[in-house]
Amino acid sequence: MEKQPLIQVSGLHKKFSSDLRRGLLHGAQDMWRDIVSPSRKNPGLRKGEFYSLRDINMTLYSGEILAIVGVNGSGKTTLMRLISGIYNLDGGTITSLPGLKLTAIFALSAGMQPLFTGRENIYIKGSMYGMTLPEIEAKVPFIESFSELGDRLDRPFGNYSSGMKARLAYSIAMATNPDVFIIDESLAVGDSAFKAKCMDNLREFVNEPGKGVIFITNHIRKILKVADRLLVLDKGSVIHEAEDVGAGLEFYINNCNKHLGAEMQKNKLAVIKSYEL
Ligand SMILES: Nc1ncnc2c1ncn2[C@@H]1O[C@H](COP(=O)(O)OP(=O)(O)OP(=O)(O)O)[C@@H](O)[C@H]1O
Repeated sequence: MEKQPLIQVSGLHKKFSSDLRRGLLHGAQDMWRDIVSPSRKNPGLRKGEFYSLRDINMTLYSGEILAIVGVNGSGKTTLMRLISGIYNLDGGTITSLPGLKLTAIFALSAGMQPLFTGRENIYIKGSMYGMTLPEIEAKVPFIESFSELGDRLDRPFGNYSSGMKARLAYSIAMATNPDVFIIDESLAVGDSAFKAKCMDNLREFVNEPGKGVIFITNHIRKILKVADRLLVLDKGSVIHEAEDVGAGLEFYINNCNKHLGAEMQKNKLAVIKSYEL
């Protein structure tokens, strides 16, 4: 059966300015250009600008967990923010299936109020995700049960450990019932039992028709456990794409992780081999 594309990215570019003041000026110029002559093309690089992403082509298909790896600063978060509509594109296109609902977790505390309890934050964050009050109320039992926070749900969010924040953030995001779920390193801090539960939950999630996950992490074991496909980003470009996730990770470690030193590279490759056995 042919795979159904949920999100298609083609020829995507994103540039930033390395100088904050100049960046603000360019932003104002871009806004003015969009108002007075929206058909005019985005200019190339101006003074102080650099490409954070260049000519990115990728597709997320229904039924898959797509992992994206890359060293710090390679452009992973920028790409996810563009797909989520948080940033404007400087070139290229992003096409989604009509009506597609996307939920992303970028930072565990984003939008959460530290003085309010976890339970109160369910309402705050849920409404930020666009849920109505009855929808949130209907999902509270799921969030209580999935997060396993028990009576800690009634303590101030600001006092939560990072693992507790991960439990609440993941459970609220899942309660939005998205079609595409983007997770940017947010599960790095949960304990291993919760991480394993999330991995199983993601697999169940993509088994439903029309669902897909984009997963950003550099955690090799997690990728090997859940990913169906792998993209390697380097210096703002996709340099490798693999359906054989183990082989893709080997490429990544051999080509992008030289700074780790030979011993560390060897250890990482051994982890991959042990999964392949
Ligand atoms: N708002 C911004 N203004 C200027 N530069 C930015 C901005 N956001 C990101 N960048 C730059 O774009 C590049 C890619 O950053 P990005 O956060 O996407 O990388 P990443 O792969 O997610 O890194 P990490 O693994 O460290 O999270 C970096 O050089 C970063 O400094």
